Amino acid sequence: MPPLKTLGQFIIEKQSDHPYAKGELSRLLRDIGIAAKIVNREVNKAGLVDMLGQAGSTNIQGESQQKLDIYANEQFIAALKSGGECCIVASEENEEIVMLDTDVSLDAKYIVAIDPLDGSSNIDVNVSVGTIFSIYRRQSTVGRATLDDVLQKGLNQVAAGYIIYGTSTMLVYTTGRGVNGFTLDPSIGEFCLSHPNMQIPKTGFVYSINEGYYVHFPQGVKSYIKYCQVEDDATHRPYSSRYVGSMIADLHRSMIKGGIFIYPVTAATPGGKLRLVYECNPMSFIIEQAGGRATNGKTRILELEVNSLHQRTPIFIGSEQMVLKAEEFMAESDEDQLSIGLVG
Ligand SMILES: O=P(O)(O)OC[C@H]1O[C@](O)(COP(=O)(O)O)[C@@H](O)[C@@H]1O
Ligand SMILES: [Mg+2]
Ligand SMILES: [Mg+2]
Repeated sequence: MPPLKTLGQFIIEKQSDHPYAKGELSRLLRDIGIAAKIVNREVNKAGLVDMLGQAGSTNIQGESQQKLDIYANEQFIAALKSGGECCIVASEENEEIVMLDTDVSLDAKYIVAIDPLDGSSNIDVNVSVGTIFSIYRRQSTVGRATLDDVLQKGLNQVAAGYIIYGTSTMLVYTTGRGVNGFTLDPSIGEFCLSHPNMQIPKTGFVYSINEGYYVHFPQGVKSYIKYCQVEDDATHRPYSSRYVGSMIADLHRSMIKGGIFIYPVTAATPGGKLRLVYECNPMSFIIEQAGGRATNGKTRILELEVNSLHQRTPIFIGSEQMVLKAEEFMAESDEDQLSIGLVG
């Protein structure tokens, strides 16, 4: 058994990959690791510390906020503020950007976009939830960073990652040089390297979509689901269907086993449900870095223009060959091209 390598050791070791690194990004990743451990502690005993249920408030998306949404949001913002390497936090739970205005933060050059608690509908039923983060370097050089520094294309991310609070707690991240996964060892309170150089299989036999909304799906998606369900031994179909309802968990499974996750436009979510800045861009960066593919049915998620903080997009993400297949079905119908704003 190779000696355990902690997240902190790994980050420092990898710092030399970035010739101009001064340690700021390393410290920022460290701060995120610290907040993840604090949130993990509360998630693991949520029922004992009054962390289940609704907080009684609603976020900009019109969703009722869970107590853990609020708690996780506060913990990540506090850790980023005290760490001093981040000047702005863009969070699912805050309508506007959060300026971290401590003396040190003002000069900080990094922006963090975050979904503090992903899979909120699963908190009370003890199903895996997570945290998603995305890191950008501010573009503006004078004065305070602004919203424009946040609304950058996903291609500009310098790092992205997620924490999954599941059967074990893992932190998975990329800085654009591959993807590595770390498992929290509660006995030493450290994330330790457990999944070096993660690669998503080029294809898989599991599709993941909320089929409860089938009647509201674009024709291309309906046709792809039918394709997945056809009997064909040569291509291992019918595929199996899995849907946890936490994007994190459905994508982590795809990372390990192969598969595709789709959240398309529906009648209820004409622009898609999932948010570009703090859900789709970071997960797409990670999946692409692991050898997968992520599009809105046609265009790479990372190339999409970002016009607003809580902008939504349809997403087709996972094993490359499966996403390409789904895109074929989307390309077959103009109606679908319209739905993803590509014609008309
Ligand atoms: O219940 P639905 O409509 O299938 O939506 C599930 C999706 O919504 C989400 O819960 C949205 O994320 P939040 O929980 O962070 O709001 C995703 O994790 C998940 O994939
Ligand atoms: Mg989410
Ligand atoms: Mg959330």
